[in-house]
Amino acid sequence: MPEFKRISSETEMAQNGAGPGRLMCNGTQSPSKMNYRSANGEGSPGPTSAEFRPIPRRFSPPSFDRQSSQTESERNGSSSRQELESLSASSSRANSPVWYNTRKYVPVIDRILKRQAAGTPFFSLEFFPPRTDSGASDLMAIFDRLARGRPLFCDMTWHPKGDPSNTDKPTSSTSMAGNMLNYAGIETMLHMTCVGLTTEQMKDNLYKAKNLGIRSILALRGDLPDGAEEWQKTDGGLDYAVDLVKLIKEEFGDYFVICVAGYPDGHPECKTYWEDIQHLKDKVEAGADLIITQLFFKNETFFKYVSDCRKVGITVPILPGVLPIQGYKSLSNMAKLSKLEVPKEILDAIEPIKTNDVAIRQYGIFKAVEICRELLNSGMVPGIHFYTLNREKAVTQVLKELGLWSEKIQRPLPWKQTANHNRVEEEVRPIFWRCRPNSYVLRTSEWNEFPNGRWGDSRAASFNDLQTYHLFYLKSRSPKTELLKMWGETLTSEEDVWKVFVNYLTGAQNEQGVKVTRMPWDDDEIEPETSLICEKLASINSRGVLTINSQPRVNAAPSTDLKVGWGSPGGYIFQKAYLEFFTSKENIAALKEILPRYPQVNYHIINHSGEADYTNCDEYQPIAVTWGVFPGKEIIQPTVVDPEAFKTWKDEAFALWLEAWAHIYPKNSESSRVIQNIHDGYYLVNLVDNDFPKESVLWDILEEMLTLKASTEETEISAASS
Ligand SMILES: Cc1cc2nc3c(=O)[nH]c(=O)nc-3n(C[C@H](O)[C@H](O)[C@H](O)COP(=O)(O)OP(=O)(O)OC[C@H]3O[C@@H](n4cnc5c(N)ncnc54)[C@H](O)[C@@H]3O)c2cc1C
Ligand SMILES: NC(=O)c1ccc[n+]([C@@H]2O[C@H](COP(=O)([O-])OP(=O)(O)OC[C@H]3O[C@@H](n4cnc5c(N)ncnc54)[C@H](O)[C@@H]3O)[C@@H](O)[C@H]2O)c1
Ligand SMILES: C[S@@+](CC[C@H](N)C(=O)[O-])C[C@H]1O[C@@H](n2cnc3c(N)ncnc32)[C@H](O)[C@@H]1O
Repeated sequence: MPEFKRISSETEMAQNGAGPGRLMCNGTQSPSKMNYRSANGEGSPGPTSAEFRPIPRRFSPPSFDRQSSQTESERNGSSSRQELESLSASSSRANSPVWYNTRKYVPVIDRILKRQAAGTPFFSLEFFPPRTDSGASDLMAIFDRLARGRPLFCDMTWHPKGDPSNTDKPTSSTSMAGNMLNYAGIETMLHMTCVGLTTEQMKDNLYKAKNLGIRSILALRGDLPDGAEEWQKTDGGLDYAVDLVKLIKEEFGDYFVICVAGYPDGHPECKTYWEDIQHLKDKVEAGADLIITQLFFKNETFFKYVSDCRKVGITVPILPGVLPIQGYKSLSNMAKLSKLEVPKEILDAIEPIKTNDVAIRQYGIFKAVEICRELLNSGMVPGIHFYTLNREKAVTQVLKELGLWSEKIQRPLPWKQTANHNRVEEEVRPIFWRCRPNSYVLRTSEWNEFPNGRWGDSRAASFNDLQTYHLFYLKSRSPKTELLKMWGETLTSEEDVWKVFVNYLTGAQNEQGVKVTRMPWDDDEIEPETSLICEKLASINSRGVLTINSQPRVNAAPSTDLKVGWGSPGGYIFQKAYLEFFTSKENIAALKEILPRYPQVNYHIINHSGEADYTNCDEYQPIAVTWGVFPGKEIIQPTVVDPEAFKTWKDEAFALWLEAWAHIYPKNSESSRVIQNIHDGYYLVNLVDNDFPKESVLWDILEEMLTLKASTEETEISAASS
């Protein structure tokens, strides 16, 4: 890894807002964004080949960019606000201001310590990687649902047999951890073991995790490989988990939060309980920040373990690993894997109900709640770690009964955020991907800066190509059979397609008695704010104005409003009316005649090839369409219409007709031809009504367009017949 220089000159310190002798990046941490920049031309060391992330074309930051004066440690959240305030007061500072952002990445261990100090318990959830792509898709849906309860973090186990480091394999441990972090927006910890790996391979695996944005590792030795009688390290590999902890520290400094495993019943291979505790202490002294325990069946075992750990000087948080019993088989499997004996009292209780899954689950929930209550009341645990076995129901119920499930209604921003620390300051996105946040995250994953404050000029922004519409986290969560029922087993005309749009918006059942809950452009049901304009939307869709995105105008709604609210309470939300739709060439001809009469409206009209491209927008001038005004804060404008980004989006929006819709029908079938014709012949339009305090004129424009088109057709017909 490169050695990054210590910022030493007064000028550099002032420019960077750093204090005297502040270490910008010590060679064991990630190169700072600043160093990335200089690596691109100003002679300072750049990323090595071990940094897998290619250097992308940088997103051009807005001219008044706060990031440009931030230090790496500020970005990592390791620099406290207090520290910055004292810097501002320092007389040695030059007159350039220190910009600091209120959004900072806070490492998991700091979050845990904060919650511990405040006495507000938390929970974390463990999952194992799925075997199949469809299993991965189901698991992602589980992550989305469990994320609502706000786990402090979730972790993904390391499966030596499942090619765990392969980031090209969607179901690997590393890929799934990256998906959980980047797409489900959950702070993620990845397990790693030493089994079958050389030190160099482990380093590579850690870099892969780092490049996905992962900041927490559960460092393990790993179970004995199948058939092995005793542990033998791999040639060129590591012996114990403590060696992996040391490797992480040596190579990455404080970049990763490190967690290790503890065994309240003693590790099965260790000669004595106390020797095992000494080995745990070695792991902590080598740099582990926290401990998660193996499951245990009696709380006394855990309490004794914690007080024994404290006696030998282990002071880091110890999270109890709790397994809600969910079935007879999974319990005996887990007990076998962890080499624990299930107490007779539990076996006696489940024996009579062992074939009744529901009864066993109810018993498991009852037992887990009882155990967790006692743990939480003991004052010895800051939170609880659950072995979910990839199932959500039991754990959700346990969390609800414990009062740990805290579904938050208030959204910090109107769009779904990721948990990637690189994007912690991201505050602005183009409206187009609003219903496809995973695609947006994927397409911008190579950026090393994200716009905050304002979107700026996106000429330099390069979006990753999207050729992988079939990646499980991009494609529909509904299987093809369900999509056929929603979108029509057969389509004979464009009007059949129009009806699908109307049914989606109104929630009405289609002719087969099925509700349309997904569309290619939106894999979720419509959002509450759409109900404000739903009737109007349905009316224009029924006449061939196929909307895929919209927002009503909003003039100072409270930020707590259930339909349009976001951000902290006490603020006000504003929106410009926005419509995005596909429509026919004939409608476009009429629209182009009408639009000049409405100067308060910005428009952009484009066809699939981009050859026809009409707009009255300044090409490089984004339009803020949503903003919030909050007490004691600057205005936040999280959503924009950006003409440059629209050109990128249009490729995706048009491709979805074919990739997501036509594909569900046999090739060359009538249904697929109907979709192909729409793709080839329709235009994509976006309209923004800038006059947000007044009733929106967008509906008038569309009515006029439809009337003009109808009368043109009539004229043409009568001309042809005369
Ligand atoms: C929370 C949790 C998560 C887990 N996740 C996974 C997973 O994702 N994938 C997976 O394969 N396994 C996982 N395991 C299982 C784990 O890999 C096994 O229990 C393994 O046998 C021990 O791993 P460890 O990291 O605790 O090892 P270590 O801490 O290395 O200990 C292993 C044994 O060696 C002894 N020991 C340690 N240091 C020394 C020394 N210097 N000299 C002599 N003896 C020493 C210890 O006392 C212990 O008996 C997990 C376990 C837990 C508790
Ligand atoms: N508390 C603990 O001791 C603890 C916690 C987590 C993991 N582990 C250990 O870690 C190892 C891996 O743990 P885990 O929970 O991920 O798996 P596991 O071996 O406990 O199996 C969990 C599930 O994954 C399935 N599976 C097995 N092999 C697979 C593969 N190659 N690819 C995909 N799925 C597979 C299994 O059928 C099972 O349903 C195990 O050896 C386990 O002992 C231990
Ligand atoms: C444009 S955004 C809303 C933007 C949000 N107000 C913001 O500031 O980020 C997405 C909206 O489009 C709506 N929507 C989804 N599918 C639609 C469709 N087919 N037609 C019209 N609106 C749709 C969603 O319900 C959602 O409210």
